[in-house]
Amino acid sequence: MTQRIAILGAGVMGETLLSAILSSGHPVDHLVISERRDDRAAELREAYGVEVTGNAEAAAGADVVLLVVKPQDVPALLQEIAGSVAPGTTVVSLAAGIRIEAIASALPDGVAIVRAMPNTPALVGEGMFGISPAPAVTEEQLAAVVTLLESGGKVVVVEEALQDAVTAVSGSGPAYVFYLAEAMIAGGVAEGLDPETARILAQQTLVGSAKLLAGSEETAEELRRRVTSPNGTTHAAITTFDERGVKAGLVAGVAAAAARSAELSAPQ
Ligand SMILES: NC(=O)C1=CN([C@@H]2O[C@H](COP(=O)(O)OP(=O)(O)OC[C@H]3O[C@@H](n4cnc5c(N)ncnc54)[C@H](O)[C@@H]3O)[C@@H](O)[C@H]2O)C=CC1
Ligand SMILES: O=C(O)[C@@H]1CCC=N1
Repeated sequence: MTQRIAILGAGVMGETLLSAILSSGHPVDHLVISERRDDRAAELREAYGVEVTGNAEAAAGADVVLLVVKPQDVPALLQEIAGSVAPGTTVVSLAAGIRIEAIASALPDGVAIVRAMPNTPALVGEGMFGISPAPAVTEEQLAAVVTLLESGGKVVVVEEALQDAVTAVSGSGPAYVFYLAEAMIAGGVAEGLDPETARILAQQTLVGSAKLLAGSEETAEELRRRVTSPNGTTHAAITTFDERGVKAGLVAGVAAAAARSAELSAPQ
């Protein structure tokens, strides 16, 4: 039986999920969205032919409810839908730092809660979702959520205690890659390339390297070694990175992101 999906909050990530779920073949008449901004709601109704209703109505009729509002808007949204979500409904929260316990305490017993950390490459169908089910979520409910989110990328299931680590690696991770791109482009320009040529060289190098890594049995370290000729150019670059503590700095950055995630998700 085709599940009825409700997307509550249709900003950037909400539209990304809407578009991905519809592209995967989910019928538009089994999907509803709610959105606080009327102009935004009208825009999406027009673009996707999707039904728009209020939060409570959308949640009441759904098998799976996706919460895609900013973390600070989650408590009010939960209050709004608490009386409408039927036991047996699956509620998936994509809000950074909002704990399963906080969602469970705001909703009726018997609601299956899943916490998910997305990332922005979901915009192009290459997202990474780290998801954590509450203990009462059944295999069947979890499998349905995995299938749903796989329309926007890859999904891994982790214990909730590891959500800070997931946030630090894949949630914030696209920013680290863009940071690397910024540095490669700046370095290329400093060597005399025009900015557009430097951008194309860096961009395609990142795309190609990512595809090579994703499609290879080799580790990242092994793939790096293959590029590195003895005493050649890559060796000169990596030696400089190591001397400047670049890898150690990145590892410390991931730790700082995880620590900040833990702070942000601490019970209030
Ligand atoms: N790891 C990452 O890089 C990303 C994480 N996220 C997560 O996804 C969530 C949504 O983020 P974005 O889509 O970027 O935010 P956004 O601000 O673009 O969209 C949120 C939407 O929710 C609507 N909204 C707020 N309160 C509402 C309510 N009570 N009822 C109905 N609609 C309401 C807003 O009008 C807005 O359109 C966040 O919680 C964020 O943590 C999103 C994008 C990337
Ligand atoms: O920077 C942040 O706090 C959020 C969480 C992961 C990505 N963006």
